[in-house]
Amino acid sequence: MGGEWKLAQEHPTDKMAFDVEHCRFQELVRRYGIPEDSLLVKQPKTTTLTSQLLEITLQDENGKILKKKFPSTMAVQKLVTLAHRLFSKGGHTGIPKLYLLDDQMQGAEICLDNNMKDLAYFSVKNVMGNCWASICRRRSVHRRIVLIMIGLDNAGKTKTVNNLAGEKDDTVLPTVGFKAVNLVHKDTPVTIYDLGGGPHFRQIWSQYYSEVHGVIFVIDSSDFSRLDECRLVLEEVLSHDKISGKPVLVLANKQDKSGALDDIDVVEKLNIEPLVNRYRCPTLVESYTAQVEATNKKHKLDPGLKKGYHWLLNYIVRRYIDIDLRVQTDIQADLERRRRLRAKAANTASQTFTAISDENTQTALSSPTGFENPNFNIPNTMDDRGLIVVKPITIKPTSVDTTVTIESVDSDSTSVKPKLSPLFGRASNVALTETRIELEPRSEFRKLSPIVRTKSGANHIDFKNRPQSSPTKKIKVKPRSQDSSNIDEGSQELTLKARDLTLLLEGRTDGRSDHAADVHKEIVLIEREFSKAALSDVAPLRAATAPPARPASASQLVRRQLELTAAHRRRLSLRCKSTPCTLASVKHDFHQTGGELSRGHEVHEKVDRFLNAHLVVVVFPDMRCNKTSPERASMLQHEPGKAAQRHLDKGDYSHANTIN
Ligand SMILES: Nc1nc2c(ncn2[C@@H]2O[C@H](COP(=O)(O)OP(=O)(O)OP(=O)(O)O)[C@@H](O)[C@H]2O)c(=O)[nH]1
Ligand SMILES: [Mg+2]
Repeated sequence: MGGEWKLAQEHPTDKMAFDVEHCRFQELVRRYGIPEDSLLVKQPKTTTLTSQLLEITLQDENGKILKKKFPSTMAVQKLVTLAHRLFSKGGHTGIPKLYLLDDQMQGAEICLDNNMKDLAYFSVKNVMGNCWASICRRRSVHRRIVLIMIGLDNAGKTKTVNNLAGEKDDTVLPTVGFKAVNLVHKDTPVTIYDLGGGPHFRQIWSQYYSEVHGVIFVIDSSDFSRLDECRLVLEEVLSHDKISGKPVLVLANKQDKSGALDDIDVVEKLNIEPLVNRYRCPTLVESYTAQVEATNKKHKLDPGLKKGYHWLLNYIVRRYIDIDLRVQTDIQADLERRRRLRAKAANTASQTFTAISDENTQTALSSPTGFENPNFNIPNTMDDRGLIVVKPITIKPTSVDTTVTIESVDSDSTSVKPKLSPLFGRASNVALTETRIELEPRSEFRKLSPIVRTKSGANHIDFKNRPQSSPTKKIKVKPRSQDSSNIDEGSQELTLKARDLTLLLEGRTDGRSDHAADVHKEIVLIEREFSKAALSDVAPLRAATAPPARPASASQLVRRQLELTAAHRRRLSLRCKSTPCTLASVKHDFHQTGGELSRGHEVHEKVDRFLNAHLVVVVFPDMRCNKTSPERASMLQHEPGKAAQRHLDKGDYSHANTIN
């Protein structure tokens, strides 16, 4: 929420004296665009804060020095004055900065003018930095500190962490993976990840970086032979973008060993000063001994270790808001990145189903029907029917016609560009709202164009070396009869039905099919025409002698188009002309028709519940308002039995022509 807020400080001319008595929050709200639900503006007229209990925390360089609770109904002015008085008592001079924070640690900064009478300025911040005093809701103070303990193997990390945890076990083994230790520091839970330091385990360190508030780097200061390695590893850690800027405690361990480098030597030998300056890491170097002497029965912590540990924690506590904000942001970014990777992997897995070949498919290939599409092999036991539903969401009543294009190039047949797509569905009736294309059973597939065959006749298609086809041409314009039962099996089969998708989504398919059949539309199919040269490239054995392939059915062409699109890792362009509505209205429309249908998977699930469809395509209309995505189409591809779902239509392109 805070990201959109404006900073008053960025606009010095905006600084104006606000009458604290009345605290014109509404004006502030308007001026700075503060969200209505923020803490400050819940009761703008009464100028009081509405949380149940407020707690003022005043801090100095070394941490908290004063805490005080106030009733939440206290007027802002009184609160601010009181906070200032408390601040002055703490020995601080100047004007305190006060932040009113919500439980997301975001909020507004209030600053009094020199006379302590008015608010000098009022700014809203996304990041709360260096605040002297914070006014927080009590429940918002939830700290949890996470540290990692890293360093070369045999440096003494596990020993150190055992010391901190008060474990008396003398024997330590090299750490495999990591060990987590939970401690408490002044009511704040602290988790330390002790990570294995072996070369193999160092690779996983970075996976912890985003969630840590600070780093403990342990060095075996008696092992001179590994100082160079140590320096390189330390530099690699500090330079990592998830670590740089975070506090680092460098511990020079094994001081009990003769000739061990002390902290000053370590700073020098490891070149620590320029390193931490470059990567802006607040750093403390301490020397200590993790090996507890036998005489130390009480297991007292080594003073060096204790000092360093407390310095690190105090530093983090002091700047917790800043550091934690960064940690949370990094974690979110990490999650988002992983989510995208997972989606990408799922996409790839889903796409490969068209290109995978196996022995069974080979059998299907050699069937007497000849050029069957070899890459769409569905076991016979499955229902082989498929369905594509193309739905322009809204259509301007004034539009002349609506064209649904299922292809990756536009319909300009004069273009010399190779075209992948052979199918166009065109409806001249403006009342068209959905297009439904039924895929015929695979057993009835006829010849497809030779491009689907390889030289060897093997199942796998070499898409990379495919010939460039000649421009498409229109071969047939076939008005459909009013009765859907009259579909000619030998010709193109594209059935346009109105309201099918809506009905499916709403689960009201029963009794409506008659109506749907009434609105069959005219279709136009474009078939690919291959040049002789192109044919000889791919199928030299057949090109010269084979009779021209029979036109493939619409359903074959659509299937093949989908496969080609997947194989080329291109997006399928599903365009609806004359549908100038925005995504928002699409969502709205979905919301109205389908209940909760704003996401593709939900559409898929709904459709699948009513019809065991192999393919479901839902067209989202043109998004003219979006610069990066002038055309937006969405496709869901589903294979029953595999439970594979995908959303092919990712990315942007300005025009379908550019796909080729
Ligand atoms: N003399 C001496 N030996 C120590 C000290 N600290 C640790 N050791 C020994 O050093 C060896 C390695 O200690 P660990 O704590 O396992 O080292 P580590 O850094 O955790 O090693 P990995 O888990 O492999 O990364 C053990 O045999 C410890 O007993 C110390 O301060 N003095
Ligand atoms: Mg260890």
